[in-house]
Amino acid sequence: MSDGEIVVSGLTKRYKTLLAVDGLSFSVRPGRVTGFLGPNGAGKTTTLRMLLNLVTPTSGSATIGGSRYADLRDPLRTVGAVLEASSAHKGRTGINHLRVICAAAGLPKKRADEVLELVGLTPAAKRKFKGYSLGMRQRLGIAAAMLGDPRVLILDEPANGLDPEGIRWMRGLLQGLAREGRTVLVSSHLLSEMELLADDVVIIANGKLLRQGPMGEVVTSMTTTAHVRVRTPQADGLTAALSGLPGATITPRGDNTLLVTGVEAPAIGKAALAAGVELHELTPERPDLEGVFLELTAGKAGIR
Ligand SMILES: Nc1ncnc2c1ncn2[C@@H]1O[C@H](COP(=O)(O)OP(=O)(O)OP(=O)(O)O)[C@@H](O)[C@H]1O
Repeated sequence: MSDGEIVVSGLTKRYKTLLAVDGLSFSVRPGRVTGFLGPNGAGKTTTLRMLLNLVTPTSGSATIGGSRYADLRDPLRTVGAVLEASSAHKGRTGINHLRVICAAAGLPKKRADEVLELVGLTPAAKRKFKGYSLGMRQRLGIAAAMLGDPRVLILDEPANGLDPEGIRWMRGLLQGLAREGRTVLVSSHLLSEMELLADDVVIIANGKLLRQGPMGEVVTSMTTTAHVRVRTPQADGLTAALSGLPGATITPRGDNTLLVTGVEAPAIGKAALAAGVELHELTPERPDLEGVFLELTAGKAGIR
């Protein structure tokens, strides 16, 4: 049985003169939630659509468990996808919407009840779709994606339209599904949410890969934004003392504050002590995902 790994290799999509996706390669492991991040127009949706055989690549390949989507023997039982807020027949109830899909896909009717329960929509099962909020539509979309009990879940911006409680619920659901061994790939521009949700991260801009790897490693690998904040009433004295340390870069920030990169806090404290400089603050500040993302994608966002 395939392990549900997603492998994207040299994937490229050209629309006339625009390279929406440009030689993109990355992999997504089972048993983990992977965040797929990039600024607007980066190529996330186009990539996911190529994975699902909804857009034909110009070149390169995208496989799920070693097969292209088009070659999967039983796609509904292998991959569940939510690409945009679910649409359904407006006058149909949530449960009937799911039962129709079950009937068409040859799945037992009881799966409709099970997945509604999974996404917490059982109380709204008999309400008509037109009365569903955006958040409820997102939940229904996930329910539909889970009908075939797939090993791989692909979601494009699933947190859109959810309130904070809904976002927390979604996080629990997706992390739980990953813990069961499923592959969960989630695109988003909600960085703070991604940092709480994802184990691994793939960051793209202008259709190209910028970084991939475990969330913690990607964040800490961006050492250029890691710095130590130092506050001292003797800024000149400290600057002189630190200038002797190899690799130290000092940026005055006003208000008696210096940002120091290239040296760790203990070395700064030691140099200050030796020079008789008084310190009021010595704080190592690591970049968060937001800092990494902004640094990586600087100038690459926006309409192309
Ligand atoms: N069918 C198409 N024809 C022409 N250009 C397209 C088409 N689909 C997407 N594009 C362009 O390809 C680029 C990538 O779009 P895509 O929707 O994949 O980005 P995205 O990362 O999902 O962005 P967003 O976060 O805004 O949804 C954009 O410049 C977009 O305008």
